Amino acid sequence: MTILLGSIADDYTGASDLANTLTKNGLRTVQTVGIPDPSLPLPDVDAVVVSLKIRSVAAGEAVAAAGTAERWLRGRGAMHVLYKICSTFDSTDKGNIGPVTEALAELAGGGIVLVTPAFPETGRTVYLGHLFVNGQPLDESPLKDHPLNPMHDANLVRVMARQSRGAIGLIDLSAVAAGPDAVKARLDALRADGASAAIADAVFDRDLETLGEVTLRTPVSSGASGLGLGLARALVRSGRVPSRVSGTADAIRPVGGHAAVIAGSCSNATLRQLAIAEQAMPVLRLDPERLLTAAPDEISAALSWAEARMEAGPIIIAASTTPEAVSELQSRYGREISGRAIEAATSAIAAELVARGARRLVVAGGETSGAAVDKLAIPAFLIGPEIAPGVPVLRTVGNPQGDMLLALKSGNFGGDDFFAAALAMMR
Ligand SMILES: Nc1ncnc2c1ncn2[C@@H]1O[C@H](COP(=O)(O)OP(=O)(O)OP(=O)(O)O)[C@@H](O)[C@H]1O
Ligand SMILES: O=C(O)[C@@H](O)C(=O)CO
Repeated sequence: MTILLGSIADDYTGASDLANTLTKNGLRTVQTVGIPDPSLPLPDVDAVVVSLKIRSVAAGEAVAAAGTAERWLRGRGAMHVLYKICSTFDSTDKGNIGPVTEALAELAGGGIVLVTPAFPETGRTVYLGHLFVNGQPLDESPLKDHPLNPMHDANLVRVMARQSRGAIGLIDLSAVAAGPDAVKARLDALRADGASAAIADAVFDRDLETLGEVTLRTPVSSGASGLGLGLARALVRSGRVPSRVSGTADAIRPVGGHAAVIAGSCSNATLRQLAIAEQAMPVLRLDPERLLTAAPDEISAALSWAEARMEAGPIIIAASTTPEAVSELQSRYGREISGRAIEAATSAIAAELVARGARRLVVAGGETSGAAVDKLAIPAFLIGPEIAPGVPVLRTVGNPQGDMLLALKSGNFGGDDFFAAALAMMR
């Protein structure tokens, strides 16, 4: 298998979001979970997205894992590697966007890296280096209350500088609007001034097409799905990918079995989606404190509740709660400890539901999805049709439990009726 584009995603929902964008824009794409075992039969593809769970781990660990994935992708022919970060730039002053971006640049022989989380289709735009989420500056958006990495600064040049060794430049919208040559000139000038990375403005897809054109000629970039769109379209325009009708329908051949939703995301969109779903299907609200203090009992109570209902139709089990309740729990038990304990519990519940016959699973939240997919030991996914921007239906490849359909929903993605819409596409 020789691939044209490689990507390392810092979480699993982000990986499926990017794989969806690449597929929609003409690249045959597979999403792997970590580096696949050589025995795993992967389809012939143009792009591979390696999902890692490195968004909120120690920077050294993230750098090491990304480096291993980079070597694997380059070994399969990838000329360009996109480090897929969150469109809301989820990170802290310690990383991991800065350290991983710099490490990937070093592995590729140095140079400056273009960075942009812009993804206009989901309302993420960057102007003068400031990130807007559905029109609100990042630090005024719901991301200010994120359970693991609350975002308190919309100025990404500053945010990135705090987590990088090198200086960070800006490619502003006037350069982007002037086209690829102007962007290339700005990138070269920033590089000559010693910058290790540059935040690029982008408001419309055409800006991302310009950025994709330039970055495709460099070895590394960091960005969200919008940059993936730019890279995919540039590859198609270059003639290196034959234009073909994207065929995702086969990936959603029915798998039968029971259907369940597991939610660990406390993002606004997920809270709204749960409130809507609650009017139409059984929802179990887990007791988050008991997940920390009496997890085995809370898990087995959840499983008894589910077993009694799953035969009749889809069920939802959620740890999700309001920002106030999250901070209250975190102030008593610690942010890291509560997040990880709840992920361990929701992933154990997901695995037990699969053991009891669930074959269709929707998981809400990046960290929550990563923990569940790891627990299920699913090695890779084929990309099916899109449920909502950034969220495709996924079909497992080489899954020890047999074929399953999943949807891994990023916390802030999807419309109010997301859960019903996802389940309607998964039979
Ligand atoms: N009731 C709760 N109290 C405290 N933390 C919680 C609670 N419920 C879930 N969590 C934790 O909050 C974190 C949510 O992160 P996750 O990445 O899953 O969702 P998200 O941030 O909304 O999604 P994304 O990263 O895709 O935007 C997880 O670590 C989860 O375990
Ligand atoms: O880019 C995004 O917003 C998502 O793909 C994501 O990474 C959320 O976890």
